Amino acid sequence: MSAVMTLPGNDPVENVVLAATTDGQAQLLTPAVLDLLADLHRRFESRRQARLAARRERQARFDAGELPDFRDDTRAIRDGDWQVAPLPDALRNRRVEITGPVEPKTVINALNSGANCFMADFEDSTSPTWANLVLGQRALRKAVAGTLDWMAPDGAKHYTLRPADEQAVLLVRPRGWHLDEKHVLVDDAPLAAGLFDVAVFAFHNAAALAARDRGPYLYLPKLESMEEAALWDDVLGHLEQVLGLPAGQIKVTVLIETLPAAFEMDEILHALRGRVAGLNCGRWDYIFSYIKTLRAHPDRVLPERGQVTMAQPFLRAYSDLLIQTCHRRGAHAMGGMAAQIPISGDAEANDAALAKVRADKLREVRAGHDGTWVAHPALIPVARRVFDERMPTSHQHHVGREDVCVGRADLLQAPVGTVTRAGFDNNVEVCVRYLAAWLDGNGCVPIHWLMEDAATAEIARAQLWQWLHHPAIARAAGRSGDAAGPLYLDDGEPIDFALLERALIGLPGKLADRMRLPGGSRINEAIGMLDRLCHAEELAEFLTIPAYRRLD
Ligand SMILES: CC(=O)SCCNC(=O)CCNC(=O)[C@H](O)C(C)(C)COP(=O)(O)OP(=O)(O)OC[C@H]1O[C@@H](n2cnc3c(N)ncnc32)[C@H](O)[C@@H]1OP(=O)(O)O
Ligand SMILES: O=CC(=O)O
Ligand SMILES: [Mg+2]
Repeated sequence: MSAVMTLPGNDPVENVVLAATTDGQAQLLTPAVLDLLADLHRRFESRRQARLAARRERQARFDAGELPDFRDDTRAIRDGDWQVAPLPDALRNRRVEITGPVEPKTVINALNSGANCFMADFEDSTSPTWANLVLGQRALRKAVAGTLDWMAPDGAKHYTLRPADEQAVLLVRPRGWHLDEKHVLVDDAPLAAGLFDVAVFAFHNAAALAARDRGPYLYLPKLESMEEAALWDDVLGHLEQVLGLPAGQIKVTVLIETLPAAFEMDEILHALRGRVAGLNCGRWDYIFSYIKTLRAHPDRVLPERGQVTMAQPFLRAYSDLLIQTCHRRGAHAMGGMAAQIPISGDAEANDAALAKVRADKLREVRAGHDGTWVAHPALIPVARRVFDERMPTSHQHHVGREDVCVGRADLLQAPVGTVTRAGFDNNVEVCVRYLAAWLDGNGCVPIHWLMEDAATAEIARAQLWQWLHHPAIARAAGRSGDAAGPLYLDDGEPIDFALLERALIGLPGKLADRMRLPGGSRINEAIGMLDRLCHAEELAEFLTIPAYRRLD
């Protein structure tokens, strides 16, 4: 860790230490902000730790053979007749939302993009270096003030914001409960990363947003239970009090992107009913969570990543249940992200990629989703056209989806499919290239013309671990004979550590050109990390936790 220091030019705040410095942090992390961070940490850290412990306890039960189910103790919430608070005007029409990391050019391009909303992402698509976080918060502050601009390094283009009423509505996604912010220590302990992201953003922007009849609008990632949602609600309620905001001014949309959360959608809406605007199908983390939650269940192994599409029954069931649940409660049911991005220099391949995006959006609007995500500005017209044609109203809460009858078995149903050699090798390559980029400070990259971020890379990483450890998992689950043997590629080769070693050894040659590019120096480090993560007896909870130790 870098030298421990307090802010130059400011009185130190007692027992708050900033463990790094970067440009512009003094204006952002004023004593008043540090006081607020310390207050939040002292009030809520023990509850965060209790929730993380509860996750581990629940996972231990799943590892011992239990399967997720709807809760008995919350039946009254599911059966009750209640609605979430009315939506603010700015969040009524969310048909196309663009997402992206928080660096200034992306923020300007996204706000100017013509999308209805922009989710500025401190999570799946941002590598949380201290410099990235401070730069991102400064960019958002200037964006809300209307003063953000950016000059291309070669001076060829000066980026400025369109007038405020032509910009997308801003939403911010903080990091999840599992992540620490090691650069801010309160009473010698790291701050919760999500508290840092939310508190710094709200402190600097709530007043300017309120002047435009808006508030801090958030996307909350990776929740696993209604208790975690209640913790956010208490944090945000406290922030409103401290910042002098009316109760409920801070709105949230919750990503349902873990398998346990899919069994608590009503409960999560209920815990946040005074401020929740919707739920979102975060499909990539959801697939990752399915693998992670059911890692000890040898009968629920997923086929290769490319075969796990939203057409798979378990994913369709999750999306249908989310729509039904949201519309019953007066909340938006947001769709998710297709991974395809535009392909330059190959018109035919580009058409095929856009056709996949179109088909995904068509499925969403037909199912009853009220809006969707795109990863790239060029996809906005594709998504908009599909939603405009089939959703003439600002949302479709009237589509109740009473036809949907999703039970436990539907959410848990394992998809059938195969693992090909190309699928295996692609998982290895994606993990290594993504990790190398992340370690170099870039949290979202195109790989083989697909958007790769922490969630998509996690699927690749967790799959490799699951496939490779299948014999041990099967034995622990009481299987014997062939059933406790290795899994096989569709060409008959066993999926074992020799296969992994061959794929890893081949990579430096395959990526030689990239290793000479900026960030390429981290490829060997990424290869070593992936090798260790795959060999580990336990599936690491998140890739970004060990990777974060190597950041900065
Ligand atoms: C699973 C999940 O969590 S999904 C949500 C998290 N993931 C994301 O948000 C992905 C966001 N998307 C991206 O980061 C990018 O689109 C990438 C990395 C996938 C591809 O980026 P690039 O290779 O730079 O794309 P490309 O070169 O085609 O970009 C063309 C222009 O569009 C801009 N652009 C691309 N994506 C975005 C975006 N999401 N928001 C705003 N502008 C964007 C680029 O900055 C570039 O601008 P310029 O012409 O002014 O220089
Ligand atoms: O955050 C979105 C996801 O798909 O994961
Ligand atoms: Mg996600």
